[in-house]
Amino acid sequence: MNKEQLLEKAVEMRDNAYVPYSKFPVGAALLTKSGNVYTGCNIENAAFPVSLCAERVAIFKAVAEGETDFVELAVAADTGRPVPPCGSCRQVMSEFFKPETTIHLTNLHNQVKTVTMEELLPFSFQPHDLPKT
Ligand SMILES: O=c1ccn([C@H]2C[C@H](O)[C@@H](CO)O2)c(=O)[nH]1
Ligand SMILES: [Zn+2]
Repeated sequence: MNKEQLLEKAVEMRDNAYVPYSKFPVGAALLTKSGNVYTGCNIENAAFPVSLCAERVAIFKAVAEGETDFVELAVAADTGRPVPPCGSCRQVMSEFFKPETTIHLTNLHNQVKTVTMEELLPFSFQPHDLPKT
């Protein structure tokens, strides 16, 4: 699966978004080292704060299936610039992605911005920052 295919999957996944409140569908597609792709869309809830972003749905689906070795992530939304992931998703990505892992951000105008994990969330809180028990 190449970058364009991964981006296309992210765009397609917007169709599955459950967004009755924001009406802002987001799609994500995550490629693992083993070659599998885990997709995600945002899923909202009447209790607004428990809604989940597309990026975290894709990552959590993969982790739940026992996959934690990720190659790249694509995210798509109908934004004026390539969609910037929220801070919570950046933190979750930083738990699993390497600093050099690439994240492709796009919109519906074929604009693509590719950033590394380190660029997306520099100086991130990491497991090794926790005190040793
Ligand atoms: O990168 C992003 C930004 C926002 N959202 C979702 C959260 C909420 O459902 C809606 C509006 O913020 O979009 C994502 O899924 N990913
Ligand atoms: Zn998010």
